[in-house]
Amino acid sequence: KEKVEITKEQQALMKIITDAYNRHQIPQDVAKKLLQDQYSAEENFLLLTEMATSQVQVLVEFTKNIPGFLSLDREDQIALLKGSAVEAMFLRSAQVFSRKMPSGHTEVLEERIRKSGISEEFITPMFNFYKSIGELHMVQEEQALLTTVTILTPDRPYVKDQQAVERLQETMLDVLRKLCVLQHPQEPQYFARLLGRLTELRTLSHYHTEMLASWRMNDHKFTPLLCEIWDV
Ligand SMILES: O=C1N(Cc2ccc(-c3nnn[nH]3)cc2)c2ccc(Br)cc2C12CCN(S(=O)(=O)c1cccs1)CC2
Repeated sequence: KEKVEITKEQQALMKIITDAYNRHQIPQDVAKKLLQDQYSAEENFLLLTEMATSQVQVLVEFTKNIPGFLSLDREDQIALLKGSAVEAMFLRSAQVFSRKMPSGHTEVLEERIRKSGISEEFITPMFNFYKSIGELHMVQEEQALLTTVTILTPDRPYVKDQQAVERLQETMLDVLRKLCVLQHPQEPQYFARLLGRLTELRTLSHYHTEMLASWRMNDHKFTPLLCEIWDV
């Protein structure tokens, strides 16, 4: 049984990423608005749009703190952000959503999302995803590293220097793998389960693209930032 040990450098890397992940959160007043009184479907959708916009801003700030990211080719940085924005947003949303919310908050938020014009065929996989994330009981370092691994996916559209991204991603995967072994010694397949969630994220991202088309049809408005990053 090989002794798994996180090196000093890996410890430092994990701290930088986890601190950045915790520092960049969406303003709670935005998320709180969702919990307030009953809104119409349009108002709910507008609130989710406002929150998604804030999530993208938080994602950009977090990504700048990933060691090595700013040394990548600038166009590749943009390609990675655009390619991972939806997945990173759903991952963070699921992580926040599955955290112990004050009792009743999750139900209220679920209700708000159901009543925002999002079709049931998308709601189901979305809710299944955040429940499956909740069951993993990830520690914050695992959450931050899993988001980082998602952002550093080499095969996003228009990435030119895939090798450079692959090297960065492998660095993060190595730390995440060791952390999983140390945090969940009774579950040798825990790391594989985490990576399995990334596959589920890609499916959600495809659903999201389809939903965008139907929202466009029903003339839903998005913010300039979301139009830019979601190519709507
Ligand atoms: O809004 C969501 N929520 C509620 C939510 C999200 C984040 C925080 C939060 N608080 N603090 N930090 N984060 C709180 C509640 C949530 C929860 C789980 C999953 Br899986 C996913 C979601 C979405 C993500 C965005 N979409 S979206 O389809 O992209 C869309 C955009 C515009 C209109 S619809 C809707 C579902």
